[in-house]
Order: sequence, then C-alpha cells, then structure tokens
Amino acid sequence: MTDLEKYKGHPAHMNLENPDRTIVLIGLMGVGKSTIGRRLALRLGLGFVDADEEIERAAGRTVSEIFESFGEAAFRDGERKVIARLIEGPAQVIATGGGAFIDAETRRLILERSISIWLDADIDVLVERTARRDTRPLLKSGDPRSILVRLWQERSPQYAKADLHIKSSDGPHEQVVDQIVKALQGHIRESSNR
Ligand SMILES: Nc1ncnc2c1ncn2[C@@H]1O[C@H](COP(=O)(O)OP(=O)(O)O)[C@@H](O)[C@H]1O
Ligand SMILES: O=C(O)C1=C[C@@H](OP(=O)(O)O)[C@@H](O)[C@H](O)C1
Ligand SMILES: [Mg+2]
Repeated sequence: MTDLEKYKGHPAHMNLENPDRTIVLIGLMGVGKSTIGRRLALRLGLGFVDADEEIERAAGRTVSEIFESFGEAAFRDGERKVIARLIEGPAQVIATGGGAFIDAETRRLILERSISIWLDADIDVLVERTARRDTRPLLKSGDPRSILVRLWQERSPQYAKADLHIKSSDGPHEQVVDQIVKALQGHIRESSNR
C-alpha cells in the first residue's frame, strides 16, 4: 500500500475546494447544528443531512413521539443506526442531535470517520433559541435553563473530544459558517504538515 493510499480519506487529503471527508456537527440543543450545518454544506458544495430528520423519516414519527412512545433508550438505538449509515455514505455535512456524541459507539464512529466540530454557545443564547420551538422532549421535564446547564456540565468533557471547537456568538448564521470554514482550513493545513 502506498502512503497516499494509506492516508486516503485522512484530513490531510481533504481540500475544502473538493471535500472528500464527512463533517459532523455536535453540541448542545440550540447551538445551531441543524441550521448552520445546512448553510455550511452549501458553502462547501457538499450534501447535507440532519440525523434527527433521518430518524423521523425511518420511524415515521417525530422525535417527541419516539421519546413518548418508546423512551430515550430506543431513540438512542435508532440514532446510533442512522448515524452509522450516514457516515458510511459519501462525504457530506451531518448535523447530529445533541445527545448523539454521548453514545460511546456513535462517538467512536464519528471520531474515526469524520471531521467533528463542537458548536458551542453561552447558556443564555441556548435558552433563548430553544424556547422558540416546542420540539425537544428533554427540555419539557423541568426548567429548560437548569436542564441545559446540567447537560452542558455532563456532556462537555465528551464534546471536547471533537477535532474542532467553535464558539458561536449571537451574530448571524453566516458569521458562524465563516468561523467554521476558517477553522477547517487551519485543521487541514495542520494535518498535512504532520
Ligand atoms: N448563529 C445563529 N444566529 C442566530 N440564530 C441562530 C444561530 N444559530 C442557530 N440559530 C437559531 O437557533 C434555533 C436553533 O437552531 P438549530 O439549528 O435548530 O440548533 P440545533 O440543531 O443545534 O438544536 C433556530 O431558530 C436557529 O435559526
Ligand atoms: O440533546 C439531546 O439529547 C437531543 C437533542 C435534539 O436535537 P438538537 O440538538 O438538534 O436539538 C434531539 O436529538 C433530541 O430531542 C435529543
Ligand atoms: Mg438540530
């Protein structure tokens, strides 16, 4: 096997003009994975898929209905299968749901097969953004701010394992996309110097 073959698909061979590696967005509810992911894909000329939408399509039910009828563990099982399938496919941008990366098997796959990006934001921003829609079952069981603070504390050590960490300000979506593109360029440059 030549060196080139060995490293095919490694970030060193990723060129943002011609991306050949899947990019996975992770982070808490409301950081912007779904909406930023769609715009990032357009910018990079890649396809986009939202893992939650894929789970809903496969189950013929909404995320809330799955949680209500079958519980969180069943949702995580479906999520693990869907993300494994998406990661096998062609290079694209995948927005995950906030809990996906906390599952050890899903995290292993994402770290092994993609460039992972932890999108992060202040709690105040997350509280405001998640209050806009009533579609997140985990935030219905109590005070959303306390739940988000607890999840941030529990999950951050895992999220921190991602390749890149982007702190999203409260500016427009395109500003966050710019930050991501810049970080990806740096990451690819660094990997190819290794
Ligand atoms: N950078 C941003 N600036 C302003 N609003 C944002 C930004 N990122 C996300 N939003 C808004 O916050 C809400 C939640 O975003 P979403 O992409 O669904 O988050 P996630 O998928 O991470 O839960 C949406 O209404 C979205 O338009
Ligand atoms: O954080 C979580 O455990 C969840 C996040 C949600 O996705 P978003 O992060 O896109 O809101 C969705 O997958 C589900 O409600 C569970
Ligand atoms: Mg989402």
